[in-house]
Amino acid sequence: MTAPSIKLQNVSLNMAGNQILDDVTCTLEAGRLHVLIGPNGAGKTSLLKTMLGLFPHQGNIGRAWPGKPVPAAYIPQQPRFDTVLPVTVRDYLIGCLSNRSLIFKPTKQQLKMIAPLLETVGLAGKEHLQLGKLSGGERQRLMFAQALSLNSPLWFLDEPTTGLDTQGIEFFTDFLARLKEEQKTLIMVHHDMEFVKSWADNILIIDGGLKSAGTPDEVFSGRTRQEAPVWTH
Ligand SMILES: Nc1ncnc2c1ncn2[C@@H]1O[C@H](COP(=O)(O)OP(=O)(O)OP(=O)(O)O)[C@@H](O)[C@H]1O
Repeated sequence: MTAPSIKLQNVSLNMAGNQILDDVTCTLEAGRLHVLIGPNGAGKTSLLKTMLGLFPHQGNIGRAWPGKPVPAAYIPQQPRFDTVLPVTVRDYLIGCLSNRSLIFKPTKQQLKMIAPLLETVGLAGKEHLQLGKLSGGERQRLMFAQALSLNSPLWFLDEPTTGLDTQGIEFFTDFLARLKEEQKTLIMVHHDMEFVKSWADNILIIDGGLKSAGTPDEVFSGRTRQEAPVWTH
């Protein structure tokens, strides 16, 4: 097992005077697909961003890495780009791969990685398109390419199928099957309960905090654990 587990202890989030999350304590086991569900405005995206370190919070978030820590892959909810931004798909991916300013020349190895990445996510031939000209589904696919370029064992996916057409959803499910097979730690927000039922290993019900957790069987039969945030086999 090379993926990390994540432990949250008494995590709370308050923004602009609003208590978004209150006292979340749970352990997200390595190599599993954990899905956050709950009503609109419940705090699911906020919890994801808190785990990513993007929001200031109270409490502790620990990651147990079996190896050297690496950046997490992140598919944000409905990514947007400025329509006049003079950055192409190719520039963007080079920036992701090199982690340096675009004024530096990309290496041959980085350039070689662009075409296979775009091919994998179904964006072959789009490398010279400006980011602002990509459709919603294409932006989502580019996010997958960016996330893939990190080769991370830890993935955060916020409503990853938003904007994807039938073909895009097929691509996503194949992609997810591969990530699961490789035993990555996957943390996802999803609203489609049919999807959640068949794919999740662990479901966390969020509504201003962690309300309950359980396997799909437990959650959909109403046998959720009120205070059982730790995943059990
Ligand atoms: N940067 C912010 N500053 C202040 N409040 C915020 C901020 N980001 C989110 N919120 C508020 O936090 C609450 C939870 O938002 P969040 O996006 O986490 O909900 P969600 O469960 O992901 O909702 P949805 O299912 O609609 O995507 C909302 O009331 C939202 O307005």
